[in-house]
Amino acid sequence: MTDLLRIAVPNKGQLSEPAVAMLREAGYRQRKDSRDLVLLDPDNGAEFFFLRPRDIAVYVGEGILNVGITGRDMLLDSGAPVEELLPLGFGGSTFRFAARNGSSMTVEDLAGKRIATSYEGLLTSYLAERGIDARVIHLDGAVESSIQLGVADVVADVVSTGTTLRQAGLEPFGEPILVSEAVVIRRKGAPDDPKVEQLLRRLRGVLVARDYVMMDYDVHAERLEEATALTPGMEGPTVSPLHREGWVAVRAMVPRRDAQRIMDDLWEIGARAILVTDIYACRL
Ligand SMILES: Nc1ncnc2c1ncn2[C@@H]1O[C@H](COP(=O)(O)OP(=O)(O)OP(=O)(O)O)[C@@H](O)[C@H]1O
Ligand SMILES: O=P(O)(O)OC[C@H]1O[C@H](OP(=O)(O)OP(=O)(O)O)[C@H](O)[C@@H]1O
Ligand SMILES: [Mg+2]
Repeated sequence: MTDLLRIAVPNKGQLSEPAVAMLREAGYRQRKDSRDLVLLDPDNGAEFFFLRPRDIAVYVGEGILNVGITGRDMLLDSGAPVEELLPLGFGGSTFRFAARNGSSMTVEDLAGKRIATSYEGLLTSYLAERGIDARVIHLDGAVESSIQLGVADVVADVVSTGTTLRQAGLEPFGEPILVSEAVVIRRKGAPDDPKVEQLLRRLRGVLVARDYVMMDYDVHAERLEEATALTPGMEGPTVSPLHREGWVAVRAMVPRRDAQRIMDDLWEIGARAILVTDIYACRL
């Protein structure tokens, strides 16, 4: 049992469901009851610990758990000795300053202001790096209300769609302090571990299966160069002979978002029987 990979997964919040969905797609057993705190997956040599996203960097930094999934903003805020291994493409957000609509604040106006945030570590290091002397007010959540309620002049908070800011009558200003998404983390300087490598390969496989589709088509051999320029694939497309004089069959992975345009372009150069299928799983 000692060589199980111990993985921290957010138990609540914005990252919890997408993290669980991704692990499930990668073939791991996942909890069915959102109150489960630990889940053993002996077939895959893994044990999952469901923890608050904010605490995950602490457990991983202490070396208690091998790897974890959390937000880049949370890992930097924690100051824990952890490093990012793989961005996961969900939980995307920016960490930004905001103030009342029409206040036309800039970063130069921050000195002497009260700034409310749940990410005190991120904010204080930003201010310290720029030598800005401001008062940091730590709040646990719903930070956007603090200006209306008179406890702060400015907020530094997570912005995704911007809806929460708008509803609170606030507008962002300045460049984003940080661009964040969900990431896999491990303790800084941890030795290479084949079990971690296997987890990352599985997760990369999920990312590719989400972002790419498989495209098959038939084309006249004379147009093959043009066709393969449209579908270069990962390491070059597979080209097989067709039981029809002068024609070949081609198979290549293409980015999902470009699939329809590529099909149109292939049609224009005479390709036919163009098929697109989902990739269920892969290792590249
Ligand atoms: N609206 C959002 N869209 C996408 N990602 C978000 C959003 N809000 C937060 N995040 C990201 O999700 C991660 C965890 O934030 P979350 O809000 O779930 O935790 P929390 O605020 O500690 O928990 P809770 O909101 O349950 O108190 C952070 O990395 C953050 O950047
Ligand atoms: O830009 P938006 O799409 O509106 O999303 C951003 C909001 O989402 C998160 O709030 P959450 O629901 O986690 O509540 P919290 O403030 O209590 O953390 C975050 O803290 C922002 O308030
Ligand atoms: Mg939140």
